[in-house]
This record gives sequence, C-alpha cells and structure tokens, in this order.
Amino acid sequence: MSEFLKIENLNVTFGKETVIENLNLSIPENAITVFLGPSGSGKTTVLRSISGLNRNAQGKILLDGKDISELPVNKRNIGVIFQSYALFPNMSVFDNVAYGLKAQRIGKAEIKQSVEDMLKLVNMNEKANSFPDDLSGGQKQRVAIARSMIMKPKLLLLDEPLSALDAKIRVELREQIKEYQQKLGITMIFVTHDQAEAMAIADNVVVISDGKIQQQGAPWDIYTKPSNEFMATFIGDHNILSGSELKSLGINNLSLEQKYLIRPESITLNKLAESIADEVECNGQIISAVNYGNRIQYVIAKDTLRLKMEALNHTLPLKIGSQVKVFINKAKILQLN
Ligand SMILES: Nc1ncnc2c1ncn2[C@@H]1O[C@H](COP(=O)(O)OP(=O)(O)OP(=O)(O)O)[C@@H](O)[C@H]1O
Repeated sequence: MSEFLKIENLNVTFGKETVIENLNLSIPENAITVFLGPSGSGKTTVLRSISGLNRNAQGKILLDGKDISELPVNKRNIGVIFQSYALFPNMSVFDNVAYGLKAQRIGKAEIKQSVEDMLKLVNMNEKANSFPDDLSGGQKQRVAIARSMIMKPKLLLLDEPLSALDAKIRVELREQIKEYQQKLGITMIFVTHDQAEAMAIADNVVVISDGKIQQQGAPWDIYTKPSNEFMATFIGDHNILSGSELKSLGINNLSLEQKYLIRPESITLNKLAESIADEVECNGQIISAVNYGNRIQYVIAKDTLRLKMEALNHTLPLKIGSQVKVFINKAKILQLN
C-alpha cells in the first residue's frame, strides 16, 4: 500500500487519560479511507490530530512525504468537513464556496468559473444565490463539501458528515461523495460509527477500538477475514462457536477449545439444490424469524446451540417451531485468534 499519509507513534492524552497510544498508520492516495469504530474509540481524536486541530497530539505526521507535524492547521493543505456543516449563514451559497479562493490572489473571473464548476459538480448551481438557512441538511452538506473541495486540498477529512441527515439522504450523499472522490481524485478520510456506511463508501477501512487499530484492509477482507473476535462481532452478523460445539453439529477435526466464526450466509436451510461437497447437515428448529423485507433472519435451535442465518425472501416464510434441515458450509468456517 502506498503511503500518502503516514502517522508515526501518535500519542494523545487528555489530562491523565491516554486516548491514543503509539498509533502507527499509513493511508493510500486517491482513495477513501474510513475510520470505523464504536463511540469514544478515538476516531475523531486521530482525525483532529491529522488536521492539526488537536494540540495534545504528539508524534509524526507525514503527508505526501512532507513532515507536517509542526505546521499550523491552515498550512497543512487539509480540508475538514464536520457533521454540523459550519457554513457562513450571512453569505450566499456562491460566496460560501468562493470564500477560500477570495483569500488567495486569484482573479474574479477565474473564481467565478471555479465556483460555478464546483456547484455544478455537487448539483447546487441553481441554488448559488440562496442562503444556508434556505437549504435542506443534505444541500448544506453538499455546499460544505464544495467549499472544501474547491481548495484542492491534498487530503479531505470528513468527520461523521452524514450523521445529521435522514436515512435516504445519507445513502444518496454517500454515493455522491464517492463519485466526487473518483472525479477529482482527492484522498479522503471519512469517520463513521455506522458499519454499513463504512462498507459502502470505503476503499480502505481502518477499524479503531479503544484507541488502537484493530484491523485495516479492503471492506471485503475486513468482513471475510476478521483478524480477531472483536472484528468478527463488530462487523456483520455472526455465529461464534467453540470447536466442541461444532463437533456436536457433526463438524470434526477442529480444535475443541478454539473459537470459530460462521457468517449467517454460510448456513442454508431445507435446500432443494444439490449439496456443496463441503457441507455438513443437521436438524434444527426455527425459534425466531425477523422479516427485513427482502430477507428473513432466522434463529435456529439445535439442542442448546443457537445459529443465526439469513434467507432471501423469495419463498414462503418458515413458521416459528418448524423443523428444518440445516446445512453449514465447512469451507467458510473461520478460526478466530
Ligand atoms: N478535548 C477532550 N478532552 C478530554 N477528553 C477528550 C477530548 N476529546 C476526546 N476526549 C476523549 O477521548 C476519547 C475518544 O474520543 P473521540 O471523540 O476521539 O472518539 P470517537 O471515536 O470519535 O467517538 P464518537 O464516534 O462518539 O465521535 C473519549 O473517551 C473522549 O471522552
């Protein structure tokens, strides 16, 4: 992985509390890296340390090969976008986006052209003369993003930028952010505690918990190859069973004390199609069924064990109490460290 942004030995303490201890991290260029983690895990603290907003940060930060650790916020060439938009309420959309360029020695005509191009990109050109109070939350955030992107920062940091928006707008805007990133080739770091959002937008995910990096990788790898039990339970639904529990289901040759992960999609029920060679079959009973519209999540009891699985909702839902045949794909069982 290229090292466009490199953090070396980052330490952050607030009073007596050490929030980040010896954190090392490299981030690739021209990609969206997502910092994902539970509330209070230190994501914002790392982001603020990169931007220079955190005065308690100690350590080295290299951006595109240059040590920026000692530079003030406005000299780092980094844009920051917050959940709260932070637009200037007394300025029009056009003036908000033009603000940073006006502070530089750039001709009026050139500024006008750049702002118009940027407003077109974020689909706000028809609102150029509106004021922030007249915009929806999603529109305000698009203006805030345009205002940052127009400065062509080397790095754009987005701290929970979609958290204040309703679910439908969140999904739309996250797709648009991905599109802007690809069109302009900006390197972004996007902070969220929403794993679905992280998986959808990220090229690279950094999972942070308790001030430490648990795992870094492409969303697919993070999901299919979680590095430990925390990762297996934090991202995606899961069944975690010991080797001896799996033995009671007919799965042998595993270490009895070890823990194993089975994702719900590695389990199927009552199959009509031919079996996969690597499957184990056992009987169970449905004890819970939750309908999510396109899919149903079942919990199946086999003696004292409970297995979660998901089925696409294209057959009649199985009733609670139904006896089912359960097929587990052995090849998809993952040993946890
Ligand atoms: N200025 C500060 N003074 C004291 N403690 C702080 C300060 N900023 C953050 N902390 C503490 O540092 C820890 C990490 O906070 P941080 O905001 O980085 O977490 P986060 O992962 O971004 O959480 P969230 O998703 O809730 O925003 C928390 O325990 C928090 O209380």
